[in-house]
Amino acid sequence: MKVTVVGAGAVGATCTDNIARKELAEELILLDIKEGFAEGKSIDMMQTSALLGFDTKIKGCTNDYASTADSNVVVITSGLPRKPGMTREELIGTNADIVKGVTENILKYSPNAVIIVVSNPMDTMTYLTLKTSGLPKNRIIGMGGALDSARFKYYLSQELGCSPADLNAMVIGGHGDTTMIPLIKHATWNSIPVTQFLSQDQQEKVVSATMVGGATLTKLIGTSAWYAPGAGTAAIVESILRDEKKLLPCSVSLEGEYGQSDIAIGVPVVIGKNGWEKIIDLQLSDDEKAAFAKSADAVRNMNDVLSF
Ligand SMILES: NC(=O)C1=CN([C@@H]2O[C@H](COP(=O)(O)OP(=O)(O)OC[C@H]3O[C@@H](n4cnc5c(N)ncnc54)[C@H](O)[C@@H]3O)[C@@H](O)[C@H]2O)C=CC1
Ligand SMILES: O=C([O-])CC(=O)C(=O)O
Repeated sequence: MKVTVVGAGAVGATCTDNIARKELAEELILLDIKEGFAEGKSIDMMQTSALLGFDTKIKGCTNDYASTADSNVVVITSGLPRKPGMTREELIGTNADIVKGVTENILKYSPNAVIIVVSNPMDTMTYLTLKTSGLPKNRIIGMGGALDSARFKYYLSQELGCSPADLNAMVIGGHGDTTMIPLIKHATWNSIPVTQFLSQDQQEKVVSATMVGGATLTKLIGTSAWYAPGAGTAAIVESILRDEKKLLPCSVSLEGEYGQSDIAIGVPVVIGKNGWEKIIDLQLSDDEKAAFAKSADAVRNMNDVLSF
């Protein structure tokens, strides 16, 4: 298997590192526009292979799309990250051009790849990739919900004093500070609803912390996060390459599901060798349905800014 990661910055390099350590692919290409940057990071990661004992070959390149040819999966992380005080949406001006150009270049050499979009504002960048590439909808996946759900589990585990691995919890909707929907009423601690253990105040605290999880880290670090984003992206790559059929919330093209069309937004999907293979219909309450519709309106407003 061959995987390309575009953008050798914080998220792209971390994702590459995760893929290599798990030996998900024989060949891993890291591409960046900045001269020598991806080459340097790739050599640094390859120099961990003797210590960590992985066999993946990582090769860095500067904008050489020929070396990405015939990738099974391509991850797009190229683009600016936000700074403290910014929203993800403010990145659209710069990142739309970058994501569009990268998609066109990738398609020339890997027309059969599954593309995972990470660059922000992610739902709109996923929609842009869908429209630019003309690829079947199942082969375009936006990464946001996997990360947001991991953060949700972290905050729940802090409140419950339990292992995050024992929790089942999902975040759907847009990947934005005000658009994501942590589904606390559906969350369970080894099958027991978490609402049984948490007061209303605690539930609200966890939901709010999850929604601004990215902004909190951006304020602390000075740029946005990368460890959990890199791991969340690698989890999707793993489910594709190993055909795991993992159920993960991802931003995908909706055609009537959840009452929405002509949009990419986070819903639970089964991820396997063909990309996203099935959308799972959650039984949402009226409040959750209203929150989803509001989130979709906000994502659609952002999509309207795009020009094709
Ligand atoms: N969807 C999600 O859950 C998350 C999304 N992000 C987004 O991912 C993106 C990357 O974040 P970081 O890695 O922290 O940023 P970064 O600045 O560390 O890395 C971005 C890299 O993209 C490269 N780049 C820019 N234009 C390019 C082009 N045309 N072709 C190839 N490479 C190009 C830059 O040279 C840089 O190395 C940002 O837009 C950020 O907002 C970050 C975390 C989570
Ligand atoms: O917060 C950001 O801008 C980056 C991101 O999407 C996240 O970490 O959730």
